[in-house]
Amino acid sequence: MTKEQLVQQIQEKSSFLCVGLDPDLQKIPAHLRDLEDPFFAFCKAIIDHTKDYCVAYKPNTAFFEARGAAGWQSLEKTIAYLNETCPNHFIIADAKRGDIGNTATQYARAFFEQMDCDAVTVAPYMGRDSVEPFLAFEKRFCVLLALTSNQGAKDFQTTREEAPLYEEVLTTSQTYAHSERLMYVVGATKAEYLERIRQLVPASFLLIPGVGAQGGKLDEVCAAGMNKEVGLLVNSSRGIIYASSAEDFAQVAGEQARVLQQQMAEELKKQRVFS
Ligand SMILES: O=c1ccn([C@@H]2O[C@H](COP(=O)(O)O)[C@@H](O)[C@H]2O)c(=O)[nH]1
Repeated sequence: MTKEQLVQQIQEKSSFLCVGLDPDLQKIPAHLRDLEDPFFAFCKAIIDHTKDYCVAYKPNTAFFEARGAAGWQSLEKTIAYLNETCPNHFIIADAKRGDIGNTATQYARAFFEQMDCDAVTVAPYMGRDSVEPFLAFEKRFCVLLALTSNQGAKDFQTTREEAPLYEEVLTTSQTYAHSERLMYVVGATKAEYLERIRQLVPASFLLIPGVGAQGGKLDEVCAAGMNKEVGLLVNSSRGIIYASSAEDFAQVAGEQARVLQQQMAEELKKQRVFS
């Protein structure tokens, strides 16, 4: 998918919601646990009930990998189902990869060729040659961790007063080949940094996790982070997918996604993005 196509989807749906798919055997409804592929059954039901309200899905590979080969199969099936039933949704493999160039190429092939994802999250610590292999794939995006939502972000990302590490990630990565296909992870819990981030990367899309369960606020993110093409994909995982653990979990997830979509539609009006 291109950036223009993503913006068009956002405009058509008045939504920049990304639904996070983080299936956890302890948390999924009890009636699914004994099925042959409980993770796929869970994700499929969530997708069926939320797809009208979101423009993106973000399966976090850790939750699938934790179940070994069976989990990886569930991940492949989930992404194949997304490509089949939601061809206009943006699919982000949240895998947080990062390695030397020839290894990075294999990661990129896994997520772009084998699984046909639109984007993969990458830790930028190893620098240019660890990121460029992801950018070599046409119409695919690399989402670099810039300023993460967790407490520990302060240990490295914001320690230096002058040119903190997250700023260096933003500015240096703009010199990488095909940098227009870079997006950045910025936690919703770090909304106070968004004004500065927009000065450094005015046109880039930001993937914003941390609303809902982690306490980030949608209105604060929108006020400081939106650009004229929206430029935001706001993720919610637990707040949507575990809103109910009863048999109606998927309907309740759909309702939560609808509530967020409506708040997003209001924000788009408030910020006069498409008017
Ligand atoms: O800085 C980051 C980077 C990634 N994540 C991931 O996003 C979701 C958030 O889940 P919630 O349940 O909505 O809190 C999850 O997959 C994280 O691993 C993040 O939270 N912060």
